[in-house]
Amino acid sequence: MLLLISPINHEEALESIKGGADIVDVKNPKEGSLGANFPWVIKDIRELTPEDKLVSATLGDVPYKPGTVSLAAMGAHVSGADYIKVGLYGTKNHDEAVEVMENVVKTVKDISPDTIIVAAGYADAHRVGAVGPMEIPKVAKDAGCDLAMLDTAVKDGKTLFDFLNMDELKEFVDEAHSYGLKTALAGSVKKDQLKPLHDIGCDVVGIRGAACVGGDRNTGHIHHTAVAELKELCESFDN
Ligand SMILES: O=C[C@H](O)COP(=O)(O)O
Repeated sequence: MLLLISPINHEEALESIKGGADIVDVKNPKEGSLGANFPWVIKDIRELTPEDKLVSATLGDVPYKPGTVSLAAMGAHVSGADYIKVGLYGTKNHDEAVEVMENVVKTVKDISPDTIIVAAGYADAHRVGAVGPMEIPKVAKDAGCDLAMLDTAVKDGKTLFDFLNMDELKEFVDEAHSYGLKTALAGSVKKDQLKPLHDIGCDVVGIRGAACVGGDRNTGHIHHTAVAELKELCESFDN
């Protein structure tokens, strides 16, 4: 299981890399759960990250505006992102979500077929009126994405597991795998929750809070020792 860590700036990206993150996920928590950061931050982090490591960029908790989101996807691509995450926040159902994602796929894959496109839904979608979490694997498949992901929309201390039980999470992973897609799971995941995610076949775990000093994604800062501990655990399951 790969470890995706979400830094907000140059210093946190260096800490993430030093700790052994597999994917460096540029984010701006001030703008929401999957808040987008600025092009120059993504470019800087791509430049400081070793070439063999993926840099991810999130486009934000996006509205149902396929044109706007496609243009944002182009911005992430030209800034150097290898992995583009789209938070399906304003899309209320399968068809709206597919319309956004297929245009992102077209925008990016026409010029860069190897860039990884991630359809990210929310385990607590009902709290914000977004497309339901169990619909995300089919959305990702129908739109031609590479990964189906879940996070939480509201960062209020509740975790992924407060909204979906292990059977539901396994169903999510199994359905995505049956379409040939990879999966990523996130949402205030703590270190003792890594093993259950690994055991259901999750491909990528996404973390910010648990990689921060004090465990707070907003007031804390990512520290390499916390990242290294998470990385060591992920590796121990695979051995
Ligand atoms: O993509 C993953 C997120 O950054 C997870 O953040 P969190 O662990 O603070 O919920």
